[in-house]
Amino acid sequence: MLDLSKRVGAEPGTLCDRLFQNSRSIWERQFDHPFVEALGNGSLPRENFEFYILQDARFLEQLTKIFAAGAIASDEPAVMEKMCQLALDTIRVERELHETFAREFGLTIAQMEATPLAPTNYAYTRHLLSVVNNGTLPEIITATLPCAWIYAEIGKHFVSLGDPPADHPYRNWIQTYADPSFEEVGTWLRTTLNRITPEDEKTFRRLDEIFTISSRYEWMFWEMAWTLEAWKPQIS
Ligand SMILES: Cc1ncc(CN)c(N)n1
Repeated sequence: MLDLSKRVGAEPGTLCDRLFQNSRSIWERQFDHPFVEALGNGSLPRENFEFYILQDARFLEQLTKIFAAGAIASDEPAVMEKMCQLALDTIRVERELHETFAREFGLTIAQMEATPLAPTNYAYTRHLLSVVNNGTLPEIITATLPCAWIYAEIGKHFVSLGDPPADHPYRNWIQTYADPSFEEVGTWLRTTLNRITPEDEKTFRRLDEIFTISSRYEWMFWEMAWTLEAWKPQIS
């Protein structure tokens, strides 16, 4: 298993470092998940990748709402602006990647948008929405932090193994998440969270719970696409 203790620790001693250290073992399990390994080395079967992209496009619709809700929950103009920007980037930049793949898979955008949420995707997005409906701004940021942070780390990890060759089937995906602009999202979320969160143990325990659940769902999302997860029982 990859030891992340020296690789992705946030600024030592900060709130985000404590959150990360408590969930580190969940994060480490993502790097050697068979879906992630196969995505990185290009051996991932097309069927799994297509399943993942269709589900992820639906996930990003909800993530957009979470960032928009972050803007509403804030009183600081600079934070509102950044949250609005993140909502826009999520819908535009990441969806562009998905739409490129949709064309490749021979699907229309309408078909992509009609994809039913698989159980884990449903559960993960309900977790995010429940934090938005009941939570404070630090809680909303914490719920989205593993999502931005883990993908940047995985993108960097793939590139650290060697630049993906021109014929790598998932090169576009790797380049999107290895791009420094993507890492900046995680950095901004961490800096903001460290700055605005009250320093009391009760708050920390609540944020830790939210961060751990989101980190687990990130692992489960890979697992969902690896197993082509389906609802049970099927409707007959
Ligand atoms: C499930 C998931 N988590 C995170 C990301 C990166 N925003 C994503 N596209 N999909």
